[in-house]
Amino acid sequence: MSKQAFQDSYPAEFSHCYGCGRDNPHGLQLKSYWHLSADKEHTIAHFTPKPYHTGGVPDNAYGGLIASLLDCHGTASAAAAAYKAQGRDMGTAPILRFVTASLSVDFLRPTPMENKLTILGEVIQLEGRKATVKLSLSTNDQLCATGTMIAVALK
Ligand SMILES: CCCCCCCC/C=C\CCCCCCCC(=O)SCCNC(=O)CCNC(=O)[C@H](O)C(C)(C)COP(=O)(O)OP(=O)(O)OC[C@H]1O[C@@H](n2cnc3c(N)ncnc32)[C@H](O)[C@@H]1OP(=O)(O)O
Repeated sequence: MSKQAFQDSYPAEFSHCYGCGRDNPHGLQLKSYWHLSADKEHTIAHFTPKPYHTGGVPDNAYGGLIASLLDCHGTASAAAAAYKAQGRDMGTAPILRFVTASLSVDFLRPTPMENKLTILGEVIQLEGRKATVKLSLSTNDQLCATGTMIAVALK
């Protein structure tokens, strides 16, 4: 299985995303990978917040940051799963790219700032152009947020 980040397979014109574009120096530059855990194929990404990613109090991460991380990991996971379902390597033509149609986030507890965050994704359904992705964000083995995304492949 490729160790290349999903986002590193995006063509240059799709690499300016605030959340995951490798060519956006002001962005989060999130990178997502396949990850086998408990016999399930998940996707995984890590992110360590910077002090300026805080919310109302310095100890905790901004909720919009958490939503952004789930957002970019979710669309990348949808694309990876769609390529896999077609038996193709990511980035091969024709290009498959997903955008977020809907994203719901449940913030379960404050997310501490000082540790690496782990974002997991699982594509639970691929149907036509639509992917449903279950998402979570945790740190120190504590689940801080969960999300559900509907991602739609661009025509
Ligand atoms: C920033 C803009 C991106 C531009 C594209 C550049 C390419 C990027 C690629 C790679 C770079 C990586 C970037 C990662 C980005 C991170 C994630 C984001 O932040 S994305 C930005 C926020 N999202 C949007 O701006 C989408 C805005 N919405 C739309 O463009 C359309 O509404 C779209 C494409 C989502 C659907 O429009 P339709 O006309 O193509 O298709 P229809 O027929 O409406 O939907 C297709 C299926 O999806 C369902 N669907 C659509 N919206 C749904 C919803 N909200 N909830 C549930 N299902 C929905 C429909 O019911 C339909 O399902 P049935 O085939 O009938 O079963």
